[in-house]
This record gives sequence, C-alpha cells and structure tokens, in this order.
Amino acid sequence: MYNKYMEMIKENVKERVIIVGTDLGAYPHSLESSMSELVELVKADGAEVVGEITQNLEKFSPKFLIGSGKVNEIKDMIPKLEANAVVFNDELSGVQLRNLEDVFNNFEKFDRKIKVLDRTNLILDIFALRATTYEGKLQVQLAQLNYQLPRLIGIDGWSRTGGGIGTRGPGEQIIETDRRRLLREIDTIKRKLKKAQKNRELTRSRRMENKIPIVSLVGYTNAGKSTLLNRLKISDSKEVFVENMLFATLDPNSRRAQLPDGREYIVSDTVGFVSKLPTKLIEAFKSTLEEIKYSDLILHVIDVSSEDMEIQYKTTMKILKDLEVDLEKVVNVFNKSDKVNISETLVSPKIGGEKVFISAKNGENLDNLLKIISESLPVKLKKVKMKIGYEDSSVLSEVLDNHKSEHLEYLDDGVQLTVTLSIEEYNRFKRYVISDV
Ligand SMILES: Nc1nc2c(ncn2[C@@H]2O[C@H](COP(=O)(O)OP(=O)(O)OP(=O)(O)O)[C@@H](O)[C@H]2O)c(=O)[nH]1
Ligand SMILES: [Mg+2]
Repeated sequence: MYNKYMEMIKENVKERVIIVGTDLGAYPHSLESSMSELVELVKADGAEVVGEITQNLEKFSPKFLIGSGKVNEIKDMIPKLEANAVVFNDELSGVQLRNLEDVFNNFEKFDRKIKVLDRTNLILDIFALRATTYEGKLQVQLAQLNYQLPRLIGIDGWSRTGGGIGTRGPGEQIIETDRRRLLREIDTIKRKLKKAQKNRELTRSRRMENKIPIVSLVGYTNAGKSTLLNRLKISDSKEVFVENMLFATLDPNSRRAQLPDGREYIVSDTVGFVSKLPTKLIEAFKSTLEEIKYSDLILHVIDVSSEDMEIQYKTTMKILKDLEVDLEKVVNVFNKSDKVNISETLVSPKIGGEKVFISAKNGENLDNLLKIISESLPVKLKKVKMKIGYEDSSVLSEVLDNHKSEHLEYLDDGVQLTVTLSIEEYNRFKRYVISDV
C-alpha cells in the first residue's frame, strides 16, 4: 500500500497549495512552527506548498475567517503561483468555506477549480490515504462524515472532481447527499464499527488470558515510534514502515518482542499525534486508542531534537489524559539523541517522570531502555522453595524434568528443592510451596 502511495506521489504532478495561517489560531505553537508543520502535512498528503500567507488577528471574521483584504491578496496570488488549492491552518465553518471558494473561483480567464481546505480536512485526507485496515477505514469515514455534517452548506456547489488533495475517502460520494442521508450513513458506519470493535476486544481478551504483557508506543508523529518498534521486535517478524513523513503509521501494528531474560511481550505502535488533531478524529479513533489503556507499560517516544519538543510532549500528554490512561505507566523515551548534543539535565525540567535517552536509529542506549521495560513488566515467574512427597510422583517428575532445581535434598518423606515456576505452575503447585525465595 505504501509503495503504491509513493508511486502515486512520484507520478502525479503535485498539486500546488497556498497555506494560510493566523496567529490567533496557532496557540500553543508559535505561528511559525505551526505553519512549518502545515507544510509537512501538505507534503504528507502528496501536494506541495507554493505560497504562504499569515495574518495577525484580534478575532476571526465570520465571513472569511481572515480579513477581506487578505482574501483578495490570496486571490491575486493564485494565478501567479498557478495554485489549485488553499489550505487554512485554522478550522473553517461551512459558510466560510463556501465564501472563500466563491471568491477564489471568481476568475474570468483562469479555468482551474480552486479547492479550499482547512487543517482538519487535510488531516482527514491524509488519514483516508493511509488507512489500510477495515476498522481504520471505517474510522476515517466516520470522522469525515462528522466533519461534513455541520458544513453541508459549504458543500453546496462544491464540485470536488479530479482527485488529489482533499478528495480522498468518501468525500466525493457524498457531495449531493442531504443531511438525512448523511446521518443514515453515519449510523451504518457506527454499527459496522461496533462489530469490528467486538472482534478486536476478543483478540485483546485472548492476549490477556495468555498473559503476554503489552508495551505501547505513543508520541507525536515522526518521533520515531515505528523505528523503535523495529528495534524491539524479534528479528524474524516483518518490519514496520518508517518514513520521514507525518502520519507514516495510521493503523496499529503489533509485534512480538523478547527481553534479555527470555520473557516475551507484545510491542504495539499507534497513530502519531499532532497538535490540533481534530476532536472528531480522536473520537473516531478512540476505541483503537483506548487499547493503550490495557498495556502494561507505555513508552512515550519524544523527538529530543525537535525545537517543539515541549509542545509535542504536552500534546501527547493531553491526549493520554483525555483517554484516561494511567500516567504511572508512562516512561518518557527521548529519542534521536544521536542528533543533538543534549544531556538529561538540559531537557526541560517541565518534563518530569522516568526518562531514558536513546537513539532508535543506531541502537544507542537501548540496553537501558530494555532494563526499564524488564523492571516494569509484571514478573511472570516466581522462585520458590517447595517440598513434594514421594507419593505425588507425577508432580515430582514434572517439576524435576522441566526445571533446573537448586538445593535439591532427598528427605525421608519427599524431596525439598528450590525452583523457578511460572505463575500458572505456581498456582497449580501452591500446596507444595514452603516459601517464596
Ligand atoms: N537521527 C535519528 N533519526 C531517527 C531516529 N528514530 C527515528 N528517526 C527517523 O525519524 C523519522 C520518523 O521515524 P518513524 O519511526 O517513522 O516515526 P513515527 O513516530 O513512527 O512516525 P508516524 O508513524 O508518522 O507517527 C524517520 O526518518 C526515521 O528514520 C533516531 O534515533 N535518530
Ligand atoms: Mg510510525
């Protein structure tokens, strides 16, 4: 799927986008960093930024979001830059969308259709492009329909033909549908999603029965989660897609991994977070994201080389809090420490909790991280001193055959020994246990 996507990017003449930002909406990012993130988002959607306009605002205008002078400035730029889409960093209402499209398409001799999108719409488009699993696709569809619903007015006269940016997913199919049909569609998708979620819950409960501990990787998009997953997983399983691109991973990936002491666990990669991640999208993905709650340990992967490290950290923490994740389970993993000369004391004191500095790329300090994982995962083995009577010969032979024993003593009425048992064995052989060691 990703190869196909890469080919598409290579083959297609890239769409030319003008991006628009206001300082009013950029909070908590600086406008500059929020806009450079928007550039990356446009790239991740397979288009390119050819122009940028920003405005300092006191408040948003209900008609165009920005001032009408700026709107005209953008209109003048469109033919000069041969742009075919304008992407706003802030969310647009249905009315604003339609008004902007009307102005930008009001040319005498410029016959291309100018599309207007906002950041939410752009992110939804990237997600539609990336979703590969049945559940993931449904979740994106749900978020897209929820996005369209209050903007039906803006869809009036909206002809999104020709494909490309802003047209992926069900967007094209619903142009002429009325609100009721939209609601019906939302309902159907919700029902399908419920079914898919039941299946996933089944897998989860099976995993929990098997008592294989789960380690989840969370963090801002592009922090290096998938790279770390590839480092941790057992070497003969499939590599996870890694790319210097926002939202490289959309659907959750899980792989088996093993600790140096032989214990197995599952390491699970999730969608990256981004600031101003549309609420509708978080809602749609909530059931997948809630899986994080069931993990034994959560590794919060932070790109220590990013200038926006603190904002990115806060964004992820806020989403984790919203999901009601137990923050005690979270360990901060400062990744890409090969890129910057940074020591623990230099990292913002505002980022508390347990910290470890690694490079997922070259494996630096991975043993420290493994030590933390080892210590955090529930110990599934117990060392005990036990005594087994000779009359229970089957138990005796099972224990002696399967375990290396210490302090083995043949007494008059049975055998006394020290062994390491699994929890399952411990429960079965409880009556022979004299004490924990
Ligand atoms: N220098 C350096 N680069 C890294 C390191 N870890 C990851 N990268 C690079 O960072 C980029 C993003 O890595 P990914 O593993 O795809 O990041 P991700 O967090 O999974 O991103 P999304 O799936 O988009 O949320 C890639 O170009 C990686 O090669 C690291 O330790 N050092
Ligand atoms: Mg990834």
